[in-house]
Amino acid sequence: MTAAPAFHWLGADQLLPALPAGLADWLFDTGSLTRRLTALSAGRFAVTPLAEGWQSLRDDECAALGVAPGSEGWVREVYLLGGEQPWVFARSVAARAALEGFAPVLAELGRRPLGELLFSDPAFERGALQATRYPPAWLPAAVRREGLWGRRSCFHRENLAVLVAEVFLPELWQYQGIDPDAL
Ligand SMILES: C=C(O[C@@H]1C=C(C(=O)O)C=C[C@H]1O)C(=O)O
Repeated sequence: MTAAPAFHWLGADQLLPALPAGLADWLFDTGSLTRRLTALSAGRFAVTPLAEGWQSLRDDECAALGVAPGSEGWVREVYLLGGEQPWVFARSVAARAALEGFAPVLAELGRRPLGELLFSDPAFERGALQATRYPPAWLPAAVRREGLWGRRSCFHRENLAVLVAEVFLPELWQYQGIDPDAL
């Protein structure tokens, strides 16, 4: 288990005054990221699954899900691509205790976006978005670098909670003509 680096997930009220508008617009957009990336890429959107399965969840994930540290859960890590370029690294987790019957649904997703599930079922409610500069140790080696902005939120349906974290990669900013080092 990687030791938790000194970082904090912060809410819009704590971050918005200091963020460049272009960044805040992405970090705290409450709509479907899948739909937004599909539009931005003119339909050239895809999901590349990286890892899926049962793992021990990180301390910050356990705290957000309200389960004991070291609890096991279902983990899905993917790249969201625009025009064949990885634009977002996403890690979605759900605690085993709450996954009765839902784990097989997650396991069957494959290259279908999780968002299609979460935004098509009105029973899912999205909690508050938080953001942070994402600890590089928690990124896949291929995209690991300091200072990448990430966000997370929890989708709730009855006793199920799915914590979705999304890290915006430099290629997404560059595609929009934004210097990633200026964020
Ligand atoms: C929650 C959404 O689903 C997206 C799709 C994901 C996946 O397929 O694993 C993960 C994170 C999200 O960016 C969304 O579209 O907003």
